[in-house]
Amino acid sequence: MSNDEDDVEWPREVAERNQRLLTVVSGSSDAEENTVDIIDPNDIVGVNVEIELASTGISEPRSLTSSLNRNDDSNQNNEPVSEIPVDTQANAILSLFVYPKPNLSTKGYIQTFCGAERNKTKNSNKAITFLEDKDRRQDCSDASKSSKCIGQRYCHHRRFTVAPSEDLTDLSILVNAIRKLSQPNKLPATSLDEEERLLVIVNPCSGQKMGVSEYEKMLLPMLEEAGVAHDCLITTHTKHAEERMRKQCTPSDFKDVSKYTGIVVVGGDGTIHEIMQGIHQRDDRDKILESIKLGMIGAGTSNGFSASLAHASKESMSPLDSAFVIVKGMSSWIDLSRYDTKSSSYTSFLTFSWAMIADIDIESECIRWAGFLRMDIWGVVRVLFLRKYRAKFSYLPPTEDKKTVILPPLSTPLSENEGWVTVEDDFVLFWVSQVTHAGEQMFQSPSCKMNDGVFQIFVVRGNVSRLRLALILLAMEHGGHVGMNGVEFIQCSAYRLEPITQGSYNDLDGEVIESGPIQASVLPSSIQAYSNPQYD
Ligand SMILES: Nc1ncnc2c1ncn2[C@@H]1O[C@H](COP(=O)(O)OP(=O)(O)OP(=O)(O)O)[C@@H](O)[C@H]1O
Repeated sequence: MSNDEDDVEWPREVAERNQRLLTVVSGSSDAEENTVDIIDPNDIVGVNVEIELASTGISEPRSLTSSLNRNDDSNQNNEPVSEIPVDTQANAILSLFVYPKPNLSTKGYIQTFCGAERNKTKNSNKAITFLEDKDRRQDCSDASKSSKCIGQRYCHHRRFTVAPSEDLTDLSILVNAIRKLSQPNKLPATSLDEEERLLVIVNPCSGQKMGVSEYEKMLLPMLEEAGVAHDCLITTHTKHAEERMRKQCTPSDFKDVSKYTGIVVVGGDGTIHEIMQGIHQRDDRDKILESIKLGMIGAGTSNGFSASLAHASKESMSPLDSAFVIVKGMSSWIDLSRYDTKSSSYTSFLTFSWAMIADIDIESECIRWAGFLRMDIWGVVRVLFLRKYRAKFSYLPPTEDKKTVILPPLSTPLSENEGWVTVEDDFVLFWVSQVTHAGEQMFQSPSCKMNDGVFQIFVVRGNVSRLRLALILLAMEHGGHVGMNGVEFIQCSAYRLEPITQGSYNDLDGEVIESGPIQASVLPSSIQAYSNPQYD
């Protein structure tokens, strides 16, 4: 069997479907082979090998556990480091950490053979025979049945005993091949500086206060299975995450954020907002945004960012699914935006709202105990006591080149000659999105793409009736409001909003910021997020 994928003779249907599955067979090469398992390498997050001496009959692994993971720089070939004499036979227990989706398609596969019959099957080149350890597999299946199936993916780890062999070369090749198949885009780190290391920021107070347990029970084991190194910060106070983004000046400080591959939040959108503002205050913010990846395990009240990433990736919205995408290292560029108020500036990743949605979001803080229902409850109040706000609204329609628009100061009038469109009207709802979801139950901007370089502005003007408004809000959970009478979507690459009627809030990513006039421009594809977009 060759390490080089190009040398593998793929069955024709595999090449056609570009689909690669591992088939595990039991029995030796001269006995009849039974397919005992089919595993999609895309579902594997890590591989582990334990070695035990066959002749000793010792069931406990002897001093040798080789974690054949992604960043094992000390062992470039991923060969298990053996202390076993060459002439001693050993059993290898191969663990595959697998998180599949149900309904695995079985069309097309790689048959992978290895092991004791190596010499006999050498001519067949790709030669490794598994002896399945039925007891262990049974144990594992039972465990997976009892394991909590969260979201679409579920934990279904496998353990197999590989046939005894005189040396571990074939096993090493097999493990290396599985690793390569499960991480097709992963380049090996060339130095310790480049080693993948995540900063995990856990907010213990987000949402239902499940952040720490989500981290300990779900993310931490998966990171260990995948061999992804990380540091963890459990926030102790408001703005702690923002403070952590500040430049670390002395070697005795914590590691500077620029040294991490990614930042993963176990919490809500407010924690990411803090991280963005912390980075925004740094001189080297563009460099950091360019080099770091952002991920989120939704443990907050709304979790709009993780819902949007899951939607773009066609994964289900659950902590386990989000952790899977992060641990696999899948990422893609997404847009951010820059906001200016009279005296401040911000980097935004989610939404801006003014008028009704801002009122609901901010005023419902007093019924936070109601969880995500607080938005529904306050929505009813706001429909009954309908408010309209007058504003001057200017926007710049998007252009093909997707360039960042450099905005003049807020006090400078915008010119029609430069393409700006200006209207003055009464608004009931004014909601700017760069993502599809502002919360798990808020599919407010279905046509948003995470990196299309445009704002989608969802507007409802002042002439809407209460009934129609209620229907619009009810339909929004599933995106049914698109196309309804009274709903408008305006696309633009930059805009300015100058409220004439006072009283509403400027709500950026779910947080209140300075009120009054505000303007923003899209920062196209300016950070990578852990996601796997599957746009049609
Ligand atoms: N240890 C802590 N004690 C009190 N507050 C904290 C602590 N750590 C962080 N915070 C604050 O908690 C606030 C809310 O956090 P977060 O946004 O993650 O949760 P959420 O509001 O429930 O979720 P969402 O924003 O998705 O609705 C943040 O603004 C943050 O400043």
